[in-house]
Amino acid sequence: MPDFIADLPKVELHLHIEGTLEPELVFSLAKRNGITLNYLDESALRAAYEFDDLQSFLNIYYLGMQVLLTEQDFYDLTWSYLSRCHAENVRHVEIFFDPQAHLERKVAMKCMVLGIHRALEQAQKQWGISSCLILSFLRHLSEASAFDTLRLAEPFRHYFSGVGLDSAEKDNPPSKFSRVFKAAKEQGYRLVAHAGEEGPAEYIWQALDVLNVERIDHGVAAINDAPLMARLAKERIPLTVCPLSNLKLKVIQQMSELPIAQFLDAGVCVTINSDDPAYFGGYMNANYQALQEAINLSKADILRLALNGVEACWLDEAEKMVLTTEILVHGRRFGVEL
Ligand code: HPA
Ligand SMILES: [Zn+2]
Repeated sequence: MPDFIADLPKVELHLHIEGTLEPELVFSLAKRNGITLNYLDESALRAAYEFDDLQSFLNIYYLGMQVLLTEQDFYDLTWSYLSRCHAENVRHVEIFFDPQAHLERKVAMKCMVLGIHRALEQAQKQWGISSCLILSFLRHLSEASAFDTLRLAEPFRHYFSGVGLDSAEKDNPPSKFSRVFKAAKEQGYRLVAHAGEEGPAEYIWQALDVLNVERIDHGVAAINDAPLMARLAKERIPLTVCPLSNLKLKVIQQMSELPIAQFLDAGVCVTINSDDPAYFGGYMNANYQALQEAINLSKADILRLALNGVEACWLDEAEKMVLTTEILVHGRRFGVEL
């Protein structure tokens, strides 16, 4: 099974580039930028990666990213993630970044975007990894701040495929951002939002009906809402689920609680992703592997999850067909026909 997962062509649709900041890179960027850290070394920092909930993770996530200051820092961060994608046969990525968390430190939008973009372009050229970039608003901040960010993004509009919504979910419902999502839609952005991670199923309904998103990030709370499950299945609205994230942030107490089999059985377009792999203990292969072991997924189930990733992504139909064929060929090599 590990070889089946490792060689499987994969698509990643829920990944925060700042969440790929490994302790080794934190320390080397801190040194390069003359920043003193409150941790003695890499292992002391890694030891702090124990979380009780989303907020306890976000506290350390926003702290860690303070070493990101220059265009080169954003390039190095993104390149290091893409090298991992190449090693794990991840063929297409749609990645989030959190501009407000950097603007606060006087890092210019241009510097983030050009650094990230240069790495994405190089990975396309060198390894054939395709990508989209998603500008994500921080939901603990105001809608006015999100509007400011959208305005600052205007000169770089062509670098972005969509906007998203992340950070502290509780008490920050999607409806708080209805106007800025409407404005983003009018500018041609595609729309996604985190919903139903720690928040209730009601936030998933809001993300769909108030924000008009086409994909839900996490969305695991949908399992307790039968009418919502029926809608997700009927409209094939994708969920970008992140198994190791849900376990580390105690959304579930054990991996076996993750209702992936139920989503698949119900006909929901559920996908597997890594979220913030430097903090949650694993990249794409580790997420597939941990899930497979916990709920005894078959090879056919895993193929289905990978195909859902292709269906849910923003490549054009011809590009999707190439990946779909590769996944099916991979299955046949291991004797699996869908
Ligand atoms: O999983 C997440 N949820 C909300 N906000 C985030 N910001 C980075 N990762 C996450
Ligand atoms: Zn996330």
